[in-house]
Amino acid sequence: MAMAPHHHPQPSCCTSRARAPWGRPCGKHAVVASSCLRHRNVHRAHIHASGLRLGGKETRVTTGTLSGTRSASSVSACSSVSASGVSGVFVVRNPARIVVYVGMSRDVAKTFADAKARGADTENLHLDVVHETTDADDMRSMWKATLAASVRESGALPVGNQPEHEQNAIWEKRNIPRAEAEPSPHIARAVKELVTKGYAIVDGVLDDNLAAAARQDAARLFDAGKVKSIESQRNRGRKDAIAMVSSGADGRARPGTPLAGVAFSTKQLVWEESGGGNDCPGLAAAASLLTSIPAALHAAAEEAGGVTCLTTHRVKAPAVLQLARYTDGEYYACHLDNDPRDATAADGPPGMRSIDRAVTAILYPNENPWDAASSGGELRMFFDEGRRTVDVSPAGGRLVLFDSRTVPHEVCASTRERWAISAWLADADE
Ligand SMILES: O=C(O)CCC(=O)C(=O)O
Ligand SMILES: [Fe+2]
Repeated sequence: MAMAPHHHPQPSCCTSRARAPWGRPCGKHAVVASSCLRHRNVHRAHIHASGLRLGGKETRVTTGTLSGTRSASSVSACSSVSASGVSGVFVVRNPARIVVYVGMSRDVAKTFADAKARGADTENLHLDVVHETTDADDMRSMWKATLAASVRESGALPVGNQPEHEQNAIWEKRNIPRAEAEPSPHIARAVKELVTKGYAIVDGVLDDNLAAAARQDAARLFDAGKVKSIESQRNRGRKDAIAMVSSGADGRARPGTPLAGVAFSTKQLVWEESGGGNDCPGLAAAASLLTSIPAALHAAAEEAGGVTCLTTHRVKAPAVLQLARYTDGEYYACHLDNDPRDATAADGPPGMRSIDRAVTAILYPNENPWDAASSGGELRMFFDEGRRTVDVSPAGGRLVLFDSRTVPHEVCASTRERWAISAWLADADE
């Protein structure tokens, strides 16, 4: 097929390489794993603080590298005045001037307003913005330095940064899907591959029967006019038709987006618009496989002794999946699923925005095998700034995972009906 002119976006935070854990629990010292701008809670999942205690000692961040320090008399004052619109690293102190939390945010005031709205007791806390920047790498390294300095000074982690500290945590563990069952061996293998290679291709995740069932469900949605080409998307280089459907990840059947009006729980799919009764067991099975991936990611992190941008407990299953259909030479030009430079990337509610996407997971309910030589339709992923490509044919039952932030990809023109069920595992403040 004619290749669209490739634009290879630079990673904005994570790299496409799997990350080695930044630190391992040693039993004595706090360690911090790698993190990135949108993952400021990552450290809470893997700082190892066993045997350490925050004494009543005053903790001050006094490193010479901190710049632009400014204080606010209180969180609420800060929300309205000093830190309004500030992006960067901040320190929260209690009235005794003890550092209780070190964080980073694109909008410090909003972070605090949100924490407050969720009932966090922010009233008596003091907030210092210790480093103002919008640069993700800069923010990350400054956050690490600030946290490390605070640990050096106090001999312990700031209390709010301690993973087990429930009571005082401003950013309590939210959106942490708990594994209810062991992930399937296929999913466990896919996750391991993702963590080590930056992408994963695993076959047989849907067996032939389930793939056929999901395909039939998809075809039924299409026949009912639920799978549509979106004009604004066509103009952005994608020619396929899509339906958004609920994944059931929130435990309820509910409408997806207005694009479809279709919903299913992990057990059942009902058409909200038609009053129910149209079960889609194939799609529901695909959905429950896709929504089981975050728990497998978290488990993989624990096994590796550290947490990465992809395996943080903040990564969770989306409430909505995308069902896409390509035919008659339709394609999707090269893009990043999470491209912060995209003007619409921050649109939508938290968890549903493109900027929240951490891992792209795609299941293909097509026939198996898929003859790419005659039908096209490969998913083409670009690595090493486009110097290396990996082509994946959308064979029935196949699961593909990749880093939504760092792997540009395209769908080559497909001359045959080609289905894809996509889940963007999200990492968002909600
Ligand atoms: O269907 C595929 O293989 C990938 C689709 C895709 O890139 C997308 O929907 O963002
Ligand atoms: Fe994509």
